[in-house]
Amino acid sequence: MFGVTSAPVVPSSIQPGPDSVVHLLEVTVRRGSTLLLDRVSWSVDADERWVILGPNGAGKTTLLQIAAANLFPTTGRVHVLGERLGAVDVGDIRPRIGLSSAALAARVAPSEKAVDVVVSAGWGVVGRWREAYDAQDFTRAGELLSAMGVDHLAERQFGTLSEGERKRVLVARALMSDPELLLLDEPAAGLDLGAREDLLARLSALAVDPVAPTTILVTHHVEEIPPDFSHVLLLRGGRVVVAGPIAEVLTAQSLSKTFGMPLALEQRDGRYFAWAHEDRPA
Ligand SMILES: Nc1ncnc2c1ncn2[C@@H]1O[C@H](COP(=O)(O)OP(=O)(O)OP(=O)(O)O)[C@@H](O)[C@H]1O
Repeated sequence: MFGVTSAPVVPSSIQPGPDSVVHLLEVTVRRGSTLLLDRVSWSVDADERWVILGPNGAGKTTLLQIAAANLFPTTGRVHVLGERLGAVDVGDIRPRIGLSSAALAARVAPSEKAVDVVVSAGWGVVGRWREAYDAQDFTRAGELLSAMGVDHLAERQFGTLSEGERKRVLVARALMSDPELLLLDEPAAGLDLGAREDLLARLSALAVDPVAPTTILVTHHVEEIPPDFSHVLLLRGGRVVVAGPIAEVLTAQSLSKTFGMPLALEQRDGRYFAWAHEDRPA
């Protein structure tokens, strides 16, 4: 009828389900003429542990920032922890999310003590000021530092820690508020082999912990996928190449498409290894 508008009918399959933690429908992020994300649809359920994998500039951090409720899409619909972005105060959602990223690390004052970097997450602030913390807060911060193997560094200044030690302190911080959703942006970047393997073992232990939060981890490297992570989303040029259970969708073919070159892929003991295929054109 002329002049009458009605809301589009949305089939139930594209609505977030009861266990949905992150749900994106046809999400586009545009800056000027650049499409950072191009019609991304994706659903993460509570018991899943996801890896977002793709080359430099694929849009991985942009996607993670949407899941963190730090960024709104240009078009499309986003639900995080059951709330629709744009329809609720993001200040209600963010305390339920733990985030570790290089951008956050850059905001920590070098003089801040490691334990304060962790405990201040309880107030959602970076850097202790005059917030009131009780003994329980410090006990929990100590336990989390211990779980990440850096409790002996609790009193050390953040700026004096090695890259690997900082990453582990930041993961402890991300867990401090007992989040329902844990977001880790390149947690293993810049780590030496031993530190990387140690961190992956800790993340793997978290992945199988039934009370651990839903986790999404961003990386460039299949070697950095912790064992026991369940799902992967491959991203290239802002578009999803494929998304689903790792065992089903992470193949030499999908990886080659994602990185735009022929790649071989091997799986051993729950880990993945990739290298340029010998048929690679000169
Ligand atoms: N404000 C902006 N204006 C224009 N382009 C932008 C803007 N912000 C980001 N981009 C571009 O969007 C693309 C996606 O950026 P994003 O940081 O999400 O990629 P990424 O996959 O995390 O990359 P990397 O692996 O290199 O960290 C990049 O090409 C980046 O240059």
